[in-house]
Amino acid sequence: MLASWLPQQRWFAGRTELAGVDIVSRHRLAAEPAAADSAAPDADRAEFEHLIVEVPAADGVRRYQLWIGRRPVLPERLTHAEIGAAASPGGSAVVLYDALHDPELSALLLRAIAENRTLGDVTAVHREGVMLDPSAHGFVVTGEQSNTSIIYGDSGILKVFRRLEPGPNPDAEVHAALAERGSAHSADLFGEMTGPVAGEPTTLAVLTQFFANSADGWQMATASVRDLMAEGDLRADEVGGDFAAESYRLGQAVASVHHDLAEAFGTGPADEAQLRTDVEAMAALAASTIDEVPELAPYRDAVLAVFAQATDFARAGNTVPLQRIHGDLHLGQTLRTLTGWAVIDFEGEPSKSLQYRRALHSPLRDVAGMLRSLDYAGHHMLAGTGQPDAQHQFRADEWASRNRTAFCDGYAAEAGTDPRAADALLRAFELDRAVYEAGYEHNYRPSWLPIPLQAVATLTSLGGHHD
Ligand SMILES: Nc1ncnc2c1ncn2[C@@H]1O[C@H](COP(=O)(O)OP(=O)(O)O)[C@@H](O)[C@H]1O
Ligand SMILES: O=P(O)(O)O[C@H]1O[C@H](CO)[C@@H](O[C@H]2O[C@H](CO)[C@@H](O)[C@H](O)[C@H]2O)[C@H](O)[C@H]1O
Repeated sequence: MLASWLPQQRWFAGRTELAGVDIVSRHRLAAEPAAADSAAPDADRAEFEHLIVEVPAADGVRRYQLWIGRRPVLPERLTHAEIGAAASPGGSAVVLYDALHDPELSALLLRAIAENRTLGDVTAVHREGVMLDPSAHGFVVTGEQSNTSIIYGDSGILKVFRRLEPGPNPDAEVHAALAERGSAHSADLFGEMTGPVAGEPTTLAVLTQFFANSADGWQMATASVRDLMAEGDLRADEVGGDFAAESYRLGQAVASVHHDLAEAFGTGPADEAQLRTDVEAMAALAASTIDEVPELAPYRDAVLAVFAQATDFARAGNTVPLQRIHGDLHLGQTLRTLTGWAVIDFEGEPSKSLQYRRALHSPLRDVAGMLRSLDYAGHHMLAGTGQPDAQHQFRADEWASRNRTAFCDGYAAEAGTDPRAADALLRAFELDRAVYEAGYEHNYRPSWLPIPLQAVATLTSLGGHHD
């Protein structure tokens, strides 16, 4: 049953068909004493199990965390989470379902964190001084997610990691480090759930501050672009929805997070050999993507030339400071809260190993990710429209240029160094991202492919520069 249910889940990164699922850890949760207000007769009460399963993958095995509920009858509010019919150990018919959608389980998880309890082999702890309301009801975040997050309002948002790699999850350790430093640009850390995976203590879930009434960075930026496109004859700095001041503040916020990460996890200079290894890895990834995406073929030599210039940058004796970074930064990983910008989801790039995501990298990689995202926001309305008219193309280019510049200005003001000064390196990191995006769009959103393609053309043209 799990073999057919798992591939249907958005957070499942594996094959479309599974030959089998290996349950490597299984703990039934003791039935909680019926809550005072529970009217449910015992026969209708749920039983919960915590499972860690392994599935075959090209690179070995992949591990996933499941919280399974078992009820004789599934109430209407849980039918969307149904996995399938089964028999209980006593032989009676039951229905299995994804219990993270069950308020009874989500309340139990929050109580366990609030009371520093264990659930099976899961250890739940809250951070000293954090006040949680154990009676808060949780509801699952809708929309595209790589994991499953449960919102408890003032008691936070619990991100339950679905795909597990043994060891600490960067999302938890980075939130902890930024909370220790009182960062104004990340959610406070409220608590964690950990347990053994392949014999290693592993982060299973992280409870962080929930920013109510916040707006997603991508939504805010694209609203500004729509405003500009609707105004037709006004310039990007004339329309009411001008985003540049927000881009500037976003640059400051990212620089501030980088400063705190460097303090928390240390820094190290990349010597020429390490930088060359980094650049060679980017060139190899780019070459394989170019093989996959026919529209990239004309740029092969120019792409590799840009990476070669990045190596020259190090050879010229320029130091390249390395530190912990976000690793998967784009506007969808930012929230505009009532007090300013916050960066979320510090798991890092999903396709990279845990070791890579916890290593030190150039912060210019994050800057490049945001520059790419601002370029996407500026041009997203042209996607799928064929050959855009000159006016719309001009407005899209103008919005992207204005906001990329504002972002870098804000970053430079906060960091004290301008990311554009290391142009050869920043260009290489942005090109690395743009080529990756061309592969992503080729596979998932072909009508959006022109956006990264245009970026590859600009970044490889001799006149290409960072605006
Ligand atoms: N601290 C927070 N406050 C408010 N909303 C949040 C917070 N963290 C995440 N979210 C919301 O939950 C969504 C998923 O969070 P994210 O960390 O990106 O999960 P995933 O890695 O599973 O995609 C985000 O797009 C955002 O809308
Ligand atoms: O959602 P993930 O963090 O796993 O990232 C994948 O999906 C992203 C789209 O949701 C994709 O991001 C690209 O498109 C965004 C607009 O939809 C844009 O803001 C990003 O800059 C651009 O990279 C990402 O590439 C992909 O890995």
